[in-house]
Amino acid sequence: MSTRIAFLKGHGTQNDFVIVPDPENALDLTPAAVAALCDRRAGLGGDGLLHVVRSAAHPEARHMAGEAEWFMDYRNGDGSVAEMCGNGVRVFARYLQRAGHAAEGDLAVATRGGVKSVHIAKDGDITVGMGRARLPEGEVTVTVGERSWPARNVNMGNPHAVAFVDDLAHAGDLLSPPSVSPAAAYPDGVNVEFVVDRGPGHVALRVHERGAGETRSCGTGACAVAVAAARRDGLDPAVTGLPATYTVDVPGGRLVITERPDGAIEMTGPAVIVAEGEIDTEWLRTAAAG
Ligand SMILES: N[C@@H](CCC[C@H](N)C(=O)O)C(=O)O
Repeated sequence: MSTRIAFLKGHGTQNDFVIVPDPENALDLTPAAVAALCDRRAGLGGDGLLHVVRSAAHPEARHMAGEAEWFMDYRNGDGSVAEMCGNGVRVFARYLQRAGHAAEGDLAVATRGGVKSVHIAKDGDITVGMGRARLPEGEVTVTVGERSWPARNVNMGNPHAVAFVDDLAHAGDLLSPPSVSPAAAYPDGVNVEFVVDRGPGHVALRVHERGAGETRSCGTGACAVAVAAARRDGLDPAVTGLPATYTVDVPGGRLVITERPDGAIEMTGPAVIVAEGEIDTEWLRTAAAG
């Protein structure tokens, strides 16, 4: 007999997610099931999936349960697991607010990238404490077709290669992943950002996400870009003692990123729930079986 699984659909600057509330971690969300749900033609469609679980009920999050009641078990649209999703955390917090699990103000969310502090503002925007960037040494190169660019390796819990380009169109159709070398710099794959300047402290990007393809936004990517842009502009808040703020335009909207003198990075942007419904478990079982 087929039963139902509740879901919601949401987005943050058009990085869109299927949200599956499962407080006690009772569902077996296999990679194939996630890919079927995120399929844009045969499924619900999404760049990724936010599995909403109580930290105490998830083996990867139990150690964070004292700090954060809820764990964002994030999956990419192809079913793979990622450490962090910046837009996802905002949408996750919006879901918790809508479900009555969180109120306007501050809350903590557990992720594979650690506990993130979240502030839900009165005006609707959500700010996430994204932690510090790591900047692994070594040159990396991003190539699309005949064009290559030097890129900055930035780790926001998940891996990024940030390339400054003259024109975002030079990234091509991004239907396949850009090549990034040396491959050894990214043993677990990489998210690639192409960036142009829009003005002082203002950039725009396109992104090819690991496990999802080109998306309309990437929160961790926007943070990686802001840090790369600041260093390129000779700004290191740890040295100047002053915060550095960048406005990052993405195809799906705008994010504002601030890096503080202690290295802490904050990202502010919108988060929207657009629908809710029920998944037919018989359909999911069949779709996931291929
Ligand atoms: N869209 C996300 C990043 C999602 C994870 C990424 N594709 C990866 O595999 O690292 C964001 O908003 O940060």
